[in-house]
Amino acid sequence: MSTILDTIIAKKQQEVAAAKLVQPIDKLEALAAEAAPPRDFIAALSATPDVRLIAEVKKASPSAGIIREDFDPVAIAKTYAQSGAACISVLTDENFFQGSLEFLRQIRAVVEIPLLRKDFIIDRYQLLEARAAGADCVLLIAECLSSEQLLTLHRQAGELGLQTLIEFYDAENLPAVLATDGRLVGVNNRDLRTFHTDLQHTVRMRSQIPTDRLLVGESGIRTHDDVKMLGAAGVKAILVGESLMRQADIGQAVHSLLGTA
Ligand SMILES: O=C(O)c1ccccc1NCC(=O)[C@H](O)[C@H](O)COP(=O)(O)O
Repeated sequence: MSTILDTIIAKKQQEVAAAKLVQPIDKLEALAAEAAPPRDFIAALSATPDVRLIAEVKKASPSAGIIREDFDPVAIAKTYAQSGAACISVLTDENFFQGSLEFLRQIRAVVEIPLLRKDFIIDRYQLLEARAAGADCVLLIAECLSSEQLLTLHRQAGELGLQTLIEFYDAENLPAVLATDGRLVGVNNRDLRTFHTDLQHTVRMRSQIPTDRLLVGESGIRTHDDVKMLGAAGVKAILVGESLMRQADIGQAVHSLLGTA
């Protein structure tokens, strides 16, 4: 059975091929080399013992449709940074999430904290795009890549000064994640075959992830009680989009989630 990830990756292959025709790789390499030095995403997540927040700029998704009509990515990112987020995740996929690399560029120009390019990375070309737009970290999804591709893209990201957040859902993909030396390991709580989210999925995976990896719990996180439960289970950082983006007052929503208000 083909899944939403199969559909997204097929589209992504077309997009990357088309982008290479518009912007040749040597030009993009030059732009990536000129970008301001990357910020330390991992250090920002390790700065305090609290569960640290990667707050996501997310207009829409395959599971939820449009999440926020009144969508100003730069204003949202500024609010996240002012309200206690450690890092920001910017969805750059246009077709399925209504994101944009341009959002990442605009946010980089006004926000100091580290930025993640949240997309479906399958090719070094996208790493160059990410660095040229000012990203400090990229998401690599184990379910979208072979073990060899995961190792190669993680290495290529490092060569460009990008850190990686390596995410998995299926336990069978964890060995490929751990075969990399990526410090940031994300467990996605959303089963992308059914879109069902279960925070206990991260808790169940915890014991299989060595403690020298920094564990990021992803998806479906809504309340401060969720954050406390995940923190007690050894989660060091959380990636949260939809529950923040649905609130009228996003700054207050960040404080409520983190228990700082
Ligand atoms: O969110 C989706 O519907 C989705 C569908 C297909 C592939 C990926 C998808 N989400 C990506 C994510 O990992 C989330 O944006 C991220 O973890 C934040 O989740 P949430 O707080 O539930 O918005």
